[in-house]
Amino acid sequence: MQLVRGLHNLRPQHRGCVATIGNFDGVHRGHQAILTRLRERATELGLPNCVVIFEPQPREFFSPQRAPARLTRLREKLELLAAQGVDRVLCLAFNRRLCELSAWAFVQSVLVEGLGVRHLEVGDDFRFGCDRAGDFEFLCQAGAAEGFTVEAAVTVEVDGLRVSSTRLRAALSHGDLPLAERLLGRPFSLCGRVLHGQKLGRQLGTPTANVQLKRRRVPLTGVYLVSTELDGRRWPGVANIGVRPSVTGDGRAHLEAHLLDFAGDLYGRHLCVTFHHKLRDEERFASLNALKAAIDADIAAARAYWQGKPLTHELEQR
Ligand SMILES: Cc1cc2nc3c(=O)[nH]c(=O)nc-3n(C[C@H](O)[C@H](O)[C@H](O)COP(=O)(O)O)c2cc1C
Ligand SMILES: Nc1ncnc2c1ncn2[C@@H]1O[C@H](COP(=O)(O)OP(=O)(O)O)[C@@H](O)[C@H]1O
Repeated sequence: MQLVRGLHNLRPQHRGCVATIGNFDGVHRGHQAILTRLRERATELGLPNCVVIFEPQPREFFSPQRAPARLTRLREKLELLAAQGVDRVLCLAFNRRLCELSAWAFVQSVLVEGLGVRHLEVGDDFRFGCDRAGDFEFLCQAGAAEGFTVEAAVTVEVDGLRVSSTRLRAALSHGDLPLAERLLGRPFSLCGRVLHGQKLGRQLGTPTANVQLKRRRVPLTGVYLVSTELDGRRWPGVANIGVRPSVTGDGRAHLEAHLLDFAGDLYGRHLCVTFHHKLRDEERFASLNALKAAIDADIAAARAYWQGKPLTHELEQR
């Protein structure tokens, strides 16, 4: 998959494609349905497919404090899009200049002159351009004038309700990991580099890999049964994500994962933590002993959970 950052990096050879535009945060089953249609239409027309995304996402630009927690950072999003068979991503910086473009100017500069779009696939509620004036009807008219076709992807539903990034965030914040998995078509994961922490984990008898979240706000908090892949093997574990109220810290969210029966150095490695089941909320413990007892109980619960499940089986085969 090719990544093109900014309109100015588009070259004449990038013109002529089948495209879609959106945030694609989470790359959930609704997004996946659009991407499937995109691939199908591109194959029919013998053209590459292209996804246009924005970074930051528009709501992060307009109200950084109030924008919802991201489900996928750019790197995660790009990996998921690549896995969905996307040929090219055009990542546009969402800034004052871009948000002041009229819907018409956006179509002209991005879709017509930049990408030479021949077919556009959009979500059913897609809106764009200054004041979100561009909608499906507008795109159809623009397409008729400029020589591209437009199709609205069908709505994907789970339990009779539309799949959306907002619904996914709600499922995660309520600890409903099974619903999140059904909305995503895979369990939810967060990825990052393993950093040095306060070296308290070892003291508690439970080393925990500190996964870098940067200043990222997180869509879920609490203690979870997790798994992670290392060198082609899945390791079950337990993880805490949140501000760690029992430990004096920086007030920011941390993701810390202890892998069952693993011993080794993870510092500097890129780790993806997959969340399977919520055990409990984070608690403020009065002493480190109380925290240690709670973590030991979480680990016992994790062992009981994985007993007889495929992951344990995989481990037994080592
Ligand atoms: C399974 C698990 C459960 C945890 N639960 C809590 C909790 O309820 N409250 C809390 O303040 N910290 C909790 N923690 C976070 C620990 O405080 C943290 O992992 C420990 O401070 C180690 O930090 P370090 O990696 O910086 O050394 C939990 C950690 C794990 C692995
Ligand atoms: N089973 C394990 N699960 C997680 N990390 C482990 C494990 N065994 C060893 N480690 C290593 O120990 C480190 C965590 O130890 P810890 O005392 O919590 O230090 P820190 O505060 O730097 O995270 C991890 O980053 C990893 O390199």
